[in-house]
Amino acid sequence: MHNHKINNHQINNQMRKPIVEMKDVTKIYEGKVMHRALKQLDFDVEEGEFVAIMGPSGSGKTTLLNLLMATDIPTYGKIVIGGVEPETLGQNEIALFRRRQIGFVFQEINLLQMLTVEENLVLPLTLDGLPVREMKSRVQDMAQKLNLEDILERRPDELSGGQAQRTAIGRALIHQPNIVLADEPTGNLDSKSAKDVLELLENINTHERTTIIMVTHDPIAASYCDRVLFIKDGEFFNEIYKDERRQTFFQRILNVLSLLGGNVHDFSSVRLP
Ligand SMILES: Nc1ncnc2c1ncn2[C@@H]1O[C@H](COP(=O)(O)OP(=O)(O)OP(=O)(O)O)[C@@H](O)[C@H]1O
Repeated sequence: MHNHKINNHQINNQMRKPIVEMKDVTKIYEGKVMHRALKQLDFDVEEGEFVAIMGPSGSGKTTLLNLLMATDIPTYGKIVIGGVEPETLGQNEIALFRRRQIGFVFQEINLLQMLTVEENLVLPLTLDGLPVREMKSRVQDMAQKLNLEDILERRPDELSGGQAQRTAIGRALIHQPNIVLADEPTGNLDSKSAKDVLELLENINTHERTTIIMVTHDPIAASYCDRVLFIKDGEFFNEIYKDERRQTFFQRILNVLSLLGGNVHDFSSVRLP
């Protein structure tokens, strides 16, 4: 009988559990002028990771998010999310896959103005036809986690920017997705509300082990993540991991951004953390 010796590398490999696999992904927009927006992008995101994607304007971040949301498909290469290749799913399966697996948080907060905070929160669950008791308990739970308990009866026009974004995050999380995709979630917020939202995402990531992928121009926002992946002209540029205090990670992010170049206005929201 063979005695299989397992080395550290193998153990690490066995423990790794990618929830997102981008395999040599290229995206070409065909138009009057053909444009290669992503070029052989190849990376994994592990289950429970909090990853920031940064890059100058036009580097392909939105394109990448669209592929992860399965609203678009790669021209070449393969994307696997939670073991599923969305490209192979039919229309109905895709809708279901998105609703079950993924939560979205955008810079533009699209709450339904006619509904209260509570009704906005519960909306994704009504689509799944959950029993009312279960819906109520999930809303209570979410309201407590997000500190929304006192404003459940308010409508979106009666909320601060931070409260509105917290509600939007609650709505993105209430169906307990495996992955949250966030596009500049703090882009429209003042620094105090931005900090609240980032701490909230950090908390959800730490305590619920929800995987979060966040596109951001803001190095402070990125410093809340475990890893920052930098892209330039649609190509992988660099990645750095947080293995120290957030302040030091923030400095390292700034260093990579200065190497990355691009327009200074792309990263204009630099404030002291
Ligand atoms: N539908 C499209 N057709 C043709 N070209 C496109 C299309 N969408 C995006 N592009 C081009 O692809 C490149 C990447 O665009 P993308 O929107 O992904 O960049 P981005 O990093 O999100 O930029 P920003 O930070 O300004 O939002 C850009 O050069 C853009 O002009």
